[in-house]
Amino acid sequence: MRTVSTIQELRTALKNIRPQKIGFVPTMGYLHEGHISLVKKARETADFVVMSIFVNPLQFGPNEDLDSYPRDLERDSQLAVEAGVDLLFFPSVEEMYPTGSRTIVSVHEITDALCGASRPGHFDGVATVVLKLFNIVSPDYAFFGMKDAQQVAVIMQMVRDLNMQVEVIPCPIVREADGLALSSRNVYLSEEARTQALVLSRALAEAQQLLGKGERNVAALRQAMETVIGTSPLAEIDYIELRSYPDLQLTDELAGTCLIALAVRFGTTRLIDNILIEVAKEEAACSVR
Ligand SMILES: Nc1ncnc2c1ncn2[C@@H]1O[C@H](COP(=O)(O)OP(=O)(O)OP(=O)(O)O)[C@@H](O)[C@H]1O
Ligand SMILES: CC(C)(CO)[C@@H](O)C(=O)[O-]
Ligand code: BAL
Repeated sequence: MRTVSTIQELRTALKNIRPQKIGFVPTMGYLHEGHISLVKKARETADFVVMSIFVNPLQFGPNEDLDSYPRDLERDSQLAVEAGVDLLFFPSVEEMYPTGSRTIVSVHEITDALCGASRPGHFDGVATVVLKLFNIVSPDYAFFGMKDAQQVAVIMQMVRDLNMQVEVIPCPIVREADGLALSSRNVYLSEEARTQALVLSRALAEAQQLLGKGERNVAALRQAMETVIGTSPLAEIDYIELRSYPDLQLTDELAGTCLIALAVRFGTTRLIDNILIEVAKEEAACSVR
């Protein structure tokens, strides 16, 4: 695996290698099995895998964890080699946003709710950096985790709207054995918070179970999820949302492809999780996608 930190080096490397199909895995680093699952999928789909590690300042709000976000390039490089990454792009902030940069990409409407509402400007930062990375890497395929389901919807919308020639491939959420979705931010959790963080996946399981019994009412499902999260004294609900997917429309009764998503704070650590579910009209006919 080669590591490059400038756009010029990356473009020269790709020009020399001339891979047939490039698979791209954008990340913010501090790699875990969730990231590795994206690389595995990229290896199966493409013949050359590029990963980027860039903690993108543009997608962090003023009071968020940009400075404390975990970083460990040495460890990440080792994990990336083992996973089969061919080229690692590790740019500086100045390389990505040289003085004088003035363009922001904004995807409208589907960014108004969920994480977009809790983190104003977040998806402008995501869309801008992902568009830039796509322009730099020119991938045939790009792999994103469904843990960030709204992000996947936003990137797919941007790719469609801007006629970009990349296929976005959503990949399933990887979880710990006890159900907690893997996240780089899990390292912030105290032992107590780590145990209580199981309320996220439990609340989703509760909603899924109720849907299986025929419950379709959004208020009732939300209430049931709130009750599960309420069993954790440390948990503070940021949002619980049940919406159509990928257009993220509000509804009173669930039907069709639906996203059940939540964000919960444990002190300063904010965790997200979701399930994407195919809701049939008939009782007990729901399936997780
Ligand atoms: N548990 C997971 N399963 C599958 N994909 C994941 C998982 N966690 C992260 N990803 C995906 O990895 C890519 C890079 O994400 P990122 O580097 O922000 O990791 P992260 O663990 O989500 O970090 P954080 O939760 O702190 O935002 C994204 O497409 C994200 O959806
Ligand atoms: C897609 C991404 C790498 C853009 O910074 C980031 O939002 C992430 O890690 O999910
Ligand atoms: N995985 C999404 C990146 C962020 O939380 O900023």
